[in-house]
Amino acid sequence: MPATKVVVNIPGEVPYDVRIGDAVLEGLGTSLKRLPAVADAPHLLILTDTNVAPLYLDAAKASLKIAGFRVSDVVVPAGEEAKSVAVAGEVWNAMAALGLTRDCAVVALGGGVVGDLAGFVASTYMRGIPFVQVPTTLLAMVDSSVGGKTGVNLEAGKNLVGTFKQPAYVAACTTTLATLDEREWACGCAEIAKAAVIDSDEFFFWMMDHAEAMVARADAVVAEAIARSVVFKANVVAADKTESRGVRECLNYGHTLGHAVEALAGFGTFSHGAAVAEGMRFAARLGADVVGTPPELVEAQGELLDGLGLPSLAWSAPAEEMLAAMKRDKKTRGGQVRFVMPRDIGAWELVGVDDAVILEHLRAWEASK
Ligand SMILES: NC(=O)c1ccc[n+]([C@@H]2O[C@H](COP(=O)([O-])OP(=O)(O)OC[C@H]3O[C@@H](n4cnc5c(N)ncnc54)[C@H](O)[C@@H]3O)[C@@H](O)[C@H]2O)c1
Ligand SMILES: O=C(O)C(=O)C[C@@H](O)[C@H](O)[C@H](O)COP(=O)(O)O
Ligand SMILES: [Zn+2]
Repeated sequence: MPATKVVVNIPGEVPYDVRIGDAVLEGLGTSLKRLPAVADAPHLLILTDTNVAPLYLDAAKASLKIAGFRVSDVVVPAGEEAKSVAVAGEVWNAMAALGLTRDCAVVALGGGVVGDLAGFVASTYMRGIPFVQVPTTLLAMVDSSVGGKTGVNLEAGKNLVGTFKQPAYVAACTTTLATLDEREWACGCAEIAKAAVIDSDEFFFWMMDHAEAMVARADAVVAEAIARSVVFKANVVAADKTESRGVRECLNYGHTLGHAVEALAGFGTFSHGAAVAEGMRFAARLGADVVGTPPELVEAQGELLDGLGLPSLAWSAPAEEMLAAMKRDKKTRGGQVRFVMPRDIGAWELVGVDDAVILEHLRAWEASK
């Protein structure tokens, strides 16, 4: 299948390409040699994890070396726990030990964990060096590799320390998806479903019609779902790079409860996408009370998530603990938790909700488990 290119054009930033296709990894070195920010880098550092390294590190290195780059690698433990201040510290030290200077660059080879961590260390090492995203999970291809949110978790919550730093290039090689297991496949589908609900009837009903094909990983449907999600995200980020104009928060649909689930269940217990899907169900039910979310939407979204292999979680935590965890969310203002809620497919609001209303919904949520 021919590769698709989406250009991410954010005011004040150098535009960058997201290349999506099945031979993109082989062409990585050639692509970087055409990229002014990276072409002359004397040394590239590939950051990857212990699951991805045995699968794709050799191919990535080979492509970069053939193109003439000097390449080193750092392999971090696979899983959400690597998105930590401690691991970031180890990577900074490794970068210094390798003698990386400001003209060097970081290549993130992996899922959203590696991408967020690599972006964070690249944006802070020597006050910032370029980085490239080579996403290898569906989630990373459709969401985390684009838009420049980087960061690490604290015990208190997800992504509580981070930066905005756009990658210089995103190479989404769809062949790498062949080795993803079902949990991680469904995880990526959740962020696609999120994008579809927020974007439009057109995207949402396309997803409804293609949910089975997504689960079956039909090549053409997968490629289209990735491209649609990237185009959606690129447009949102172009309108509001730093989440300060009341636009980018839409990408946080499902994340208020989702992040609390991830933190309280223990990072990595549930995939990010499974937690976000749970959060989308919760936010839509809350929305029915607060912003008049139509019951048909709540139901259709539930059907889509079920169809994508994202059933409601058989897990809960006490309502008060969930509320306390949600209060640590970045969207909290003046002590009030805010939720992205769909007023309809393609129409959303970010609304502060009183604790009493949240607790009532959390108790119903807890009782449903
Ligand atoms: N920056 C953003 O805009 C943004 C957006 C969405 C999510 N995120 C973050 O991304 C993270 C989740 O990313 P994720 O779901 O990719 O998780 P992940 O990076 O932990 O990857 C999931 C698992 O799949 C493995 N893996 C990766 N690629 C593989 C492949 N091709 N074949 C087999 N195994 C592979 C990994 O080793 C890991 O065990 C969370 O920390 C979330 O907060 C960030
Ligand atoms: O890119 C964004 O903006 C997002 O919010 C995308 C989310 O899917 C992603 O999980 C992001 O990491 C959440 O960031 P946070 O700053 O709300 O923690
Ligand atoms: Zn997310």
